[in-house]
Amino acid sequence: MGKSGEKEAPPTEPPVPRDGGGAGDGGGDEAEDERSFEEIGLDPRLVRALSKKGVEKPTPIQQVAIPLILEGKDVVARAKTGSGKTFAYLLPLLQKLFSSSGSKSKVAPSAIVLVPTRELSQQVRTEVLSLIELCRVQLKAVELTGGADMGAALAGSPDILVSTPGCIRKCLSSGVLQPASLSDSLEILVLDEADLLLSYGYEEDLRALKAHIPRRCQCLLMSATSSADVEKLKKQILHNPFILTLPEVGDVKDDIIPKNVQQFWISCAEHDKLLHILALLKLELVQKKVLIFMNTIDMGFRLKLFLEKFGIRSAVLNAELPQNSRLHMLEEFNAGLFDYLIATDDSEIKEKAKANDENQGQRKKSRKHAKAKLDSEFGVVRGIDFKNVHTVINFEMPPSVAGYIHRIGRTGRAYNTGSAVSLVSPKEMDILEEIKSFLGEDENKESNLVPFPLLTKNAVESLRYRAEDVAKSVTKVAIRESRAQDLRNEILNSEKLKAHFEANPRDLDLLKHDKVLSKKPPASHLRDVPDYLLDPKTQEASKMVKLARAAMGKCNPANKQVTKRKSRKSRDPLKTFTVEAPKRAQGGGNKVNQRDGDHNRKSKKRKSVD
Ligand SMILES: Nc1ncnc2c1ncn2[C@@H]1O[C@H](COP(=O)(O)OP(=O)(O)OP(=O)(O)O)[C@@H](O)[C@H]1O
Repeated sequence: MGKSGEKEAPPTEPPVPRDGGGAGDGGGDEAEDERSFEEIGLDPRLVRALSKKGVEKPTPIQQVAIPLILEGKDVVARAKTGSGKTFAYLLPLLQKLFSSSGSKSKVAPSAIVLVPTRELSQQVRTEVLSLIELCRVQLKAVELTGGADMGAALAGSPDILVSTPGCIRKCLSSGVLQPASLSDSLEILVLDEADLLLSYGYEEDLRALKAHIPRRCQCLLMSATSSADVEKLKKQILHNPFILTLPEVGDVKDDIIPKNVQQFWISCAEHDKLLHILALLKLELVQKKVLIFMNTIDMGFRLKLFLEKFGIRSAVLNAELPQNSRLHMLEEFNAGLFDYLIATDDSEIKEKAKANDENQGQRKKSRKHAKAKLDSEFGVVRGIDFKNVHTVINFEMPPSVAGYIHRIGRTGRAYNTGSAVSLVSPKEMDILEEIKSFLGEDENKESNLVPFPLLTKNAVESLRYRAEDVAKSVTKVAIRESRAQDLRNEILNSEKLKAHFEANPRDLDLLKHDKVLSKKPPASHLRDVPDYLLDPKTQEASKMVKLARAAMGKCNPANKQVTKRKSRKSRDPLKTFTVEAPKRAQGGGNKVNQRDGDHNRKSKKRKSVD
């Protein structure tokens, strides 16, 4: 493990969930199998803080990772997107610092969390700050962003540093962070979204940092996928770690398909996509909040302007915007200040689409390709925890299966459920077929990706005239002007945001990003859909969606999930994964049966945590 005094110790028994007596598939009472945060050894202050956040019970990756980390083990956690990896490392990290804080005067941080992007760095720091505040403990966490103020950020000796490897290296080489002090103080290093760290070009930076990581430092590596990059990092930085992983390495599908997401598609002509999305949103046939994916920024603004005319406000999140604006937009959306976010990642997607077209034949042959591509796609949204997104809409299909999986993984996170609706034009049928085949559809098997049942032809046609009329008014010039105007606004705002947030880090409601860009307000006949336009089936569907929303507001998402999870017990990757004990301890990196805790006897055996 790299921690002095532990090297020769016998392997610590991994945490053993209470045995419900079943074999792990079907039948047994799940409640009995699940351990609470208290039972896995979490500090009561953290348990109370989580409860205030509505988090009542640990996800499976947390059940296993937290006790191991508390014991000081190096851990590699590979769990699918949305499975709760952030708390899996953050909670024990904080708990360890609770007891060590104030023990000696340090000039460098005790814990460093490395992430690949600034968005993620801010997301993690916000989570840390909120836990510290709720626990009422004296810990200081800062985010290093690489600007001229790095020295100021490090003044006052923060306990926790969240940053990218590039920034840390800059600090070390400029002397803002003294290498010797770091070696002296560092107790925990986390590599979050590790699968992206190398693909984002941080290899050199990590190598530079490695020289200053003391041997006793506990290292944790979190990743949504297993890849050659993750393996490389594991070998470079960690020491004989416990490996917590999802079912069957190589079983690509089980590994990455979000199981809490119902998947639908709607067939429509390319030129009817605006009409269809209008029907979905205006007739309230999908649950809010909604994240809409496009392949180009222009198309994103086209949709924004189009929806505005019908009184539907949205914001366009894209790589072109200044970073402060992007971060603030994400915060506002997460805080529920607006319901519709359009996300684009155009240049990257275009390039990949081109490459994909060229490789299409090859791609069909290899499903593994999809998994490999997960690592490099969707930089703007990858790893971002969009809170409470109930629906993901693919206005345009992504160029690859991997892109699709990433997009739909923005909903149905942790114990929540969600839906994904894809608008598919004839020329996108190929990718739809590819996705279906990846999901495992064949003649004998029920499909996971089915036609959307709530949108009738009548409902669509009732809006056609208005939609086509408005769509014509959203010209290329209007799009270009709006896009430029939005960018100008955001650049101006970005400076204000920076200054303001330095002074008021918790203030969200400063500048709205879903502001109307068109010069005229929406006409009232477009804003309100008269009842006579709606057929009874659509009215019924809309009512159902509203009722479901009301019900969701009332019930605890964690409780709600219990029923659902029972029926999926054997397949749910949130519930089933393996633990591989350190090689020395286990005699060769064997997987551990967690259910009966008998990891010495039953090596190399898959287990069910529940
Ligand atoms: N035990 C829990 N109960 C309920 N919600 C939880 C729990 N743990 C985490 N969450 C919530 O689930 C969401 C997803 O968690 P998180 O971002 O940690 O997932 P992740 O595994 O890191 O995903 P990704 O790989 O996409 O970054 C977050 O909003 C988080 O607050």
